[in-house]
This record gives sequence, C-alpha cells and structure tokens, in this order.
Amino acid sequence: MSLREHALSLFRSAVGTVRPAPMLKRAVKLQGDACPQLVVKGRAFPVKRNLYLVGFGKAVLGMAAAAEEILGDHLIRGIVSVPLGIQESLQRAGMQEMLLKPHSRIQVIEGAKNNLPDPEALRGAGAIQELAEGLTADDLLLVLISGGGSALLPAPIPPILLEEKEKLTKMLASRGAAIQELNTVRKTLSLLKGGGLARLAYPAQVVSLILSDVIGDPLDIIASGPTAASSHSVQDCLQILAKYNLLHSLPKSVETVLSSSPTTRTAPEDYSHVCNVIIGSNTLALDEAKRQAECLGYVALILSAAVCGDIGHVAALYCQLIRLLCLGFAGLGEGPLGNEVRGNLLQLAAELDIPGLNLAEFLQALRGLGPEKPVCILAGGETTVQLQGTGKGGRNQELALRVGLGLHRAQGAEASSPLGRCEIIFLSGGTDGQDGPTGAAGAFCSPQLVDEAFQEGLDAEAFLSNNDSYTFFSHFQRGRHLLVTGLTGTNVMDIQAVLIRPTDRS
Ligand SMILES: Nc1ncnc2c1ncn2[C@@H]1O[C@H](COP(=O)(O)OP(=O)(O)OP(=O)(O)O)[C@@H](O)[C@H]1O
Ligand SMILES: O=C(O)[C@H](O)CO
Repeated sequence: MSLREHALSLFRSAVGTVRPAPMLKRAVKLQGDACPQLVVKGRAFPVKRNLYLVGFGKAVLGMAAAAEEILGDHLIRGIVSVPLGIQESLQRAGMQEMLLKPHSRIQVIEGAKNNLPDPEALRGAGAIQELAEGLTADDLLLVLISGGGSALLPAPIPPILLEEKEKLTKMLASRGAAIQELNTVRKTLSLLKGGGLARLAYPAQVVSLILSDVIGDPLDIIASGPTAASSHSVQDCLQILAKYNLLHSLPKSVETVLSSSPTTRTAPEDYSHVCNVIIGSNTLALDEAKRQAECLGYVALILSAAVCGDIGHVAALYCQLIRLLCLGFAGLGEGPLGNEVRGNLLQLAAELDIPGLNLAEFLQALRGLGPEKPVCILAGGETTVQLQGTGKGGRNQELALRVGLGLHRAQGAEASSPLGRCEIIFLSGGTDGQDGPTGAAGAFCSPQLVDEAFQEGLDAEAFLSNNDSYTFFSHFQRGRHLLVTGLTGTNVMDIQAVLIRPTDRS
C-alpha cells in the first residue's frame, strides 16, 4: 500500500469511529427485561416507556435514527431540528442508516439554511421547548446535540426578534468573534441555550449525548450548551459586545433583555437532574487513527486535538515538523540544523498558543524514535483562514496546498535536503466530508506537488493567493490529490496526518 492509501485508510477509520450509529451504540445500552434500564457511560436510568427525545445539530438525524433503534418501544415521542435538505442529501448519498424509518416516533423539522437561524428553526425550537415543558418527574428526556445546534435551536428572549438576534450574531462573526464569544452572547439572549432547555425539562431526568465540534469539548459552548450550566454572566456578554464595538448599536430589545438580567453571576443553579456526556470528539477520532496506524506498522504519535490559529502559521508548523522527522531519519536530528528546526517549532507553537500543547515534551518523544519504522503524526482541530481572494476552497485544501508549497521551498533552499531522502505524505480533511463550500473533504500533498503541478502549467502560489485551493486540486492530476468522501453524517472538526518513511525502505 502507498503512503497515500495508508493516510486515506487512517482518515476513514478516524471518521468511522465517530459516525452516529457506532458512537450511539458504544455510549447507550438498554439492559434488563423485567426492570429495563438505560445505561449511559456506566450510569443507569430506569425506563418504563417514559422516554422522550429531542435533538438539534448537523449530525443529529443519524444519531436519532440509531437512538430510536436502541430505545425501541420505550421511546414515546421525539423532535429533531436538522439542517435544511439533509434528508434528501442523505437519501441521495445512499446513507439510509442515517434516516428515520417510515413510522418513526420522531418528528423531523428541517431549517437553518446556510447555518443561519430562520423561521423553520424557530418552529423546531418552539416544538422542542413545548415538549420539554410538558415533562414530569417520571420522564426521561434524551437530548442529542451536535455542531450547528446553535442555529437550529433559536429561542430569543422576548421582546428580541429572531432577525435582531441573527443580525447581531452575524456582525459578531464577521468581526472575527471566536465561537466561545459568539455562543456566550447567544446564551445570554436565549431561552433555551445556556442551560435553558435543561431547566425547562425539570423535574424530568435529562441525559444529553453530545458530539463535540469545539476545541477542548466545552459543554457550555458546544451548540451554546442548552443542557449545561453556563460559566458566563451578562457581564461577560457585555464585554464581548464592547470588544467588537457593538455596545452602542444594539437593538432596543437586546438592551432591554441585557439590562433586566442580573449583571453579576447568580447562585449556581441545580443541574443534578442532568447528565451531560461527550460521546464523540476529535480526540476519539485521533485515538482510532493512531490504533490503525500502529496496525499498519507505523510509530504513531498524536500532536494535539486542538490545533487552531492562523492557517499560515499552522502550515509552517507542519513543514518544520516534517523537516525535523526527515533530519531524524538521516541521522542529523541532533546536529545544528536539527536544533535550528526545533527552535523554529517552539517559536511557532508559542505564537499559535495551541491549548494544552506541550511541544517540548512532544519533541522529546520524537528524539526517542529509531530509524527502523515509518512515522505517523496525527493532529486535529480547526484553523482560521483570512479570506483575501475570490477563489473556491476550504481550510483543509488550503492547508495541504500551503504545506506542499512550504516543503517545496524548504527542499529548494537546502543542498541535498533530507526531505529528498524520505517519502512524505500530508493529509488534511474535514470529518464532516465537506471542506468549505466545496465537494471535497480535504487534500493530500507531498514535497513534489509544486513541481509536478508546474509541469501541468499550474502555479500553486497563484492559486493560493486567490484562496483557490479547490480549483487547484481539481485540475492537478485530474483531482487525484483531493480527499473526496461525500457527507459523512458526523463532525468532529478537522484531522491531519503526516506519514513519513525513508525512501530506501519504500
Ligand atoms: N475559498 C476558501 N479558501 C479557504 N477557506 C475557505 C474558503 N471559503 C471558505 N473557507 C473556510 O471554510 C470554512 C467554512 O466552511 P464550513 O461550512 O465547512 O464551516 P465549518 O466551520 O467547517 O462548519 P462546520 O463546523 O459545520 O464544519 C471557514 O473556515 C472559511 O474560512
Ligand atoms: O452550533 C454551534 O454553536 C457550533 O457548531 C459549536 O458547537
């Protein structure tokens, strides 16, 4: 098998492990005939045809289908709010297992076109609110949550109108607010976010199964934490609005809501009726890819599940890491060049400030690698692209193109570069199967990419400066380096893999 085939198989196994059905089946079990219990990650909840289900997010339809199969007749009724057109596109993609059966007890409401709240999503949120409010202490509410849940569960606090809230979140997003900031504001202005759904469902028991699409898996930020105690106050919201210069242009209704909320943190509310469980995350996907890489004979290491920050810096980090690995294979890792590259890496990591990354420790682990086995480095997260051009692309394809260009430059700059003595593949892909507004999930690159493209008359640098990575990869070798998976029905951000082996062993 080629390195490319290996990389593809690692990506597929990573995504496979966070697909709705296997994920649900791992997390939830119905046990016992006489006294049935729902067992969720070791905690048991008695059930007696008293189960209700609600869900919101891009991956929730498949989760609901898997949940209904597990729960059987114990499920009384459910409502899920999912993206517009998802049933048709899953149908077209032949992913029947992600669709509900014809006589399902779960009602599907599609809305939030282009990931923006709309009247249909508002209707879905209203129906979910009504279901939650009607529950009693004998009921159990299963809540399915995934990325995209914020837009699919809009419930602005009156008198705020949906359009006003949408305009505010759009403005925050366009001014560069991070998801943590965006969702802190959303929570403050919503009836259901920031723990609101869990409060309304009381006294019913609430069990939330969460697929994380946020770095660090923060319960109160993923889909704006409708079943998690919020760690933010109105004061935090005001600070964010001030930071993005929006305090003085707020609609009257938003001012009314903000001024009538307590500005200091109130006494923590009781969430003892709630059990929040992360059932899928980038970490889980990376762990599976690592297992698979080891089966394929690699020494596999996970760099981080929280790679974030400017895409140019992240690309530079991968290029330096690849240089260091090649120097190691050439027995030059401890020389002056090795020290220089390690210094560059530490500098880049300090600038990127990746949460929880101890790069010094990681570099120490690399030092212990022998030259006998091929190496696989895995990482995940979500980079940031500042769009400047008008081309078509996505974070992952752009990252692959940038890494390809960086490796090409490094090779050109060094006489007898150690890069030339290794076979190298870099892959970056979105686990949802769609990278930006393109038909691909991501792309592969190697140090030869730029030269080979040049022979076909394609100038990689020119495509990059127009953010046109998809057009580049579509033309280059007729799209052979594109990662095309189709929609996967799940989403735990992006995954990167670096695979390296010395050329003489290939
Ligand atoms: N031409 C382009 N080149 C590079 N990146 C792009 C381009 N156009 C859009 N993007 C990036 O694609 C991302 C939006 O794509 P997408 O809809 O996949 O969002 P997402 O953040 O991945 O959502 P989700 O969390 O649902 O996967 C943004 O990060 C945006 O900067
Ligand atoms: O829905 C949202 O808020 C984002 O996808 C983060 O979870």
